[in-house]
This record gives sequence, C-alpha cells and structure tokens, in this order.
Amino acid sequence: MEVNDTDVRRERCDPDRPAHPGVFLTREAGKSDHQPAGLSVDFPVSVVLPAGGTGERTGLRTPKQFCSLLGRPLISYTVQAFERVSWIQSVVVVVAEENMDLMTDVVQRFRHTKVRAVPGGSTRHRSIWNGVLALGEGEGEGAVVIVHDAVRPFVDEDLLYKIATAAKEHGAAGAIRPLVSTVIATTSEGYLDHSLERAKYRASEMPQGFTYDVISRAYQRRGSTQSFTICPADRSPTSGSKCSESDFEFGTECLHLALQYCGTNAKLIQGPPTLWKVTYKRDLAAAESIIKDALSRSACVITGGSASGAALAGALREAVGALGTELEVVPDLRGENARCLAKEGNFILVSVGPSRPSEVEALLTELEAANRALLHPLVVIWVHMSDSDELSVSGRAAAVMDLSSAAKLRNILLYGIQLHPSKDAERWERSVSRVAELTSVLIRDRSPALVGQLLQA
Ligand SMILES: Nc1ccn([C@@H]2O[C@H](COP(=O)(O)OP(=O)(O)OP(=O)(O)O)[C@@H](O)[C@H]2O)c(=O)n1
Ligand SMILES: O=C(CO)[C@H](O)[C@H](O)COP(=O)(O)O
Repeated sequence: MEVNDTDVRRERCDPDRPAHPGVFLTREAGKSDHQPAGLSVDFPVSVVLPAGGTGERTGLRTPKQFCSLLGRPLISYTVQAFERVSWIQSVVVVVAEENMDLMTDVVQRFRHTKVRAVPGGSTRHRSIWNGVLALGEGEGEGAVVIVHDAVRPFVDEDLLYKIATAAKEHGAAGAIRPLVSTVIATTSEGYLDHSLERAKYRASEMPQGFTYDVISRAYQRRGSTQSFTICPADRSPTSGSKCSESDFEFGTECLHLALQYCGTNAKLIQGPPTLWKVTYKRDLAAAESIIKDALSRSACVITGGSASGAALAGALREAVGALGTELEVVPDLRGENARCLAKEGNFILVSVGPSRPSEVEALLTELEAANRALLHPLVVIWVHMSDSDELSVSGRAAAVMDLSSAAKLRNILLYGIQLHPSKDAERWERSVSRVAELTSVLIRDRSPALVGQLLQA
C-alpha cells in the first residue's frame, strides 16, 4: 500500500522554510531541542485529525496521508506530533472506512498510544464532524478540541499551546500565514473581475482550536433540535440558523462555521511556514526533505579508544559540524556513554587496525535493543582506517555488504568508508575532509543505492 521513495519526485525544500522546522522525531515529550519546556493547560484538550480524503491532487493511488516517508506513513508523523504533547489527552483520527485496517496497522506498528480511529465522511467537514461526535459530550463544557489536517505533519507544541489557550479564551482560534499570491475573482468568461488587496488578507491554515461547545454548535445541522448553551465568547450569533447540507458539501473553513453559526470571532495566530498542507506529489518530496534535515542534525562517533580514532573524530567534528551535523565523540558505549543510545542521532563507528565485523554487529544489536530504529531508519557509518588487514579490499567490501543486509532487517542503513592513513599531512587532511563530506552526504541523503557499499576516502 505504501508509495516507494522512487514514486516521489526528489525536490529540495523551499528556501523560505527554516532549516530546523521543529519536526518532532523523538517519541517522548521534552526530548527535542526545539520543544518548549514546561507547557501545561488546566483544561482537557483533545484532537481531531481529518484523514478521510483520497488525495486526488497528488495523482497517486495511495491517499497522501498513507504515503511512506522514509518507511513511515505521513499520518504517523502527524499523530506523533500530537502524541508527544503531554497535555493533549486523546487523538481521534478520521479515516475512510476502507482504510480502517491500514490505520489500525499504523497505530500498532508505530506504537501510537493516544489514538482512536473512526470512520470519515464524504467531505472534509463531514469527517471533522464525525470526529467531534466521536469525542462526545464527555469532553465537557470546558474542553478544547483542536482540529488539524492529517497531512500537515510539522506542527509544534508551542503553536498548539497558543491555539489551545486562545480557543479556550475566545471560543475559537486558528493559525494563519501571509498570502504568497494575490487572490483575484474571475468572471464566468474567464476574465479578471476584481482583485483583493493582498496585505489585508491571510491564508487560513491549521491547527484550529474550538471549545467543545462552539465546534458542536457550529456543526449542528438544520432541522436538528439539540440545543447548546451560548458560550461567553459569543457575539451576535446568526439568528437561529444552523449548518446546511451545502456547508457540509462545499465548505472549506471551520472558523467560518463558528462565526456564522455561533457568532464566534476566532482569534488568529501567525504560524511558521512549515504548517503548509501536503497537497501535491511534490509536497511529499518536500516533507521528506524536511524530515531528513531533522534526522541529520546529530551523530555519535565511537572511536574505540585509540589515539588515531580520536584524532580522526576530532577532525571530523569540525568538518562535519561546518556542514550542519553536530558530532558527539565517545570512546565506547559503556557506562555514562550509553546515553548516546537513548539520544536522537546517527552513528559513526571508527575502526583502527584489522577489520572486525563483530564490532559492527555488536553496535547493531545494541541499537536494536534500544529501539532506536523503530520510528525511522537510522544511519550507521563504519569508517575503517587501516592499510594492512587480513581481509583484502574485496573481502572488506563483502563484509560491509553482508552486515548491511542484517542491518536492513533492523531498519538500519549501514554504509562503509575506507580511509587510507598517510604520513603526508596534506594527503591525510584531504582524506579526512573526504570522509567528512561522505559522512554528511550519507547522513543527509540516506541513499538506498549506497547501502552496504565500501566507499573510498
Ligand atoms: N472526505 C474527506 C476529505 C478530506 N479529508 C481530510 O482533510 C484534510 C485536508 O484535505 P485535502 O488536502 O483536500 O485532502 P484530500 O481531500 O485527500 O485531497 P484532494 O482534495 O486532492 O482529493 C486531509 O487530511 C484529508 O484526508 C477528510 O478527512 N475527509
Ligand atoms: O485551509 C484550510 C483551513 O480551513 C483547510 O485545511 C482546507 O480548507 C482544507 O483543504 P482543502 O480545501 O484543500 O480540502
């Protein structure tokens, strides 16, 4: 059911996007550098993630929320962004009936814990309403419901907090961005009718937040007799009118329903550019690129304790650091150094002297035991520094290839680099900078084609 990496056209991400968009890749709250610490709210917050669409505009058969980015469906990244926020209680994912099993599989495979899947409707509004109904009145009067498109994976806790607290205070709140293009109205013959003054308008994005009472009333269908109390944030609700079938069929804006049917003027909050919605096929490649950036921020170098290993690691730290990846250097993973196993990041294992594939095997076993490759593939680079070895060059290359097959089964991408030591300072420097370049490229690009290759530096 998954779309291969090759299905997705490679494309660099928009330069307007920040290098570190706050994509949360660790499982637990508080583990990311970009996670604001200590946020909490004193009211219940639940989330509805509409994921019941078909993704027609991507042109792919698989709905975009189930397309695979680095071996993991897009929806799992979005779920994780909410699941790791400690003050969010539950997440309702709304999926089309025929994708229910697929969603259950995602929840089990990626060990999501706060998630419940419910069936969607034929339009986004119908799906959202099904999600709100699934939350039920048990949410209580004081509860806040955050609605967020399942196909906007890069949302951070800071913005969720602003949206939730503003929704609590004002009844509704939504994220906005400045418009990129001017909006114009056309005549039915295809001529310009008029254009809007761009500076006065904003693009409405997600997340949006509502008190449970406001979102429930906003979606009350005409003919429904259920009544709700008027919340304090209300201003002049449209006299007695209720959401119509036409709203459910053609509407694109929940904030509009809150205004029209509850008289609630949503508080608007500017969000980061990474809030954008994956809509076209190229957006999947851009999302993958952002995830790769986030995954390539750090690596741990294990030197084996030798002086030459430490010297290489020191030189690499500078060169790779300049290319954007922070390196932590440790002699081994014993005692205190085992903390590296718990951290986000990749691994560079430096071997000096004869090839010892058992060292690599031991590292792979430790990474598997630490569950390090559960959510996304991990990069391990074996840098081998020796001229004299009982294994020939082809023997070493075969060893890397064999090890990489075993690693692949554990969701680990293993690459080899052969460094030829030299007493000539200039040659040595050139080799080290080649190792740095190769390391950066391998960590950043995670090329499947180079897995198991022994590259020469
Ligand atoms: N009947 C629907 C239609 C859409 N959505 C969800 O609403 C979000 C935003 O909608 P959109 O980007 O339009 O998604 P699709 O409808 O899937 O895309 P397209 O319009 O290209 O078919 C998506 O997470 C989508 O899965 C939904 O839950 N139920
Ligand atoms: O921008 C939005 C704010 O409400 C929605 O995400 C959008 O309307 C839903 O996507 P689409 O219109 O593409 O179905």
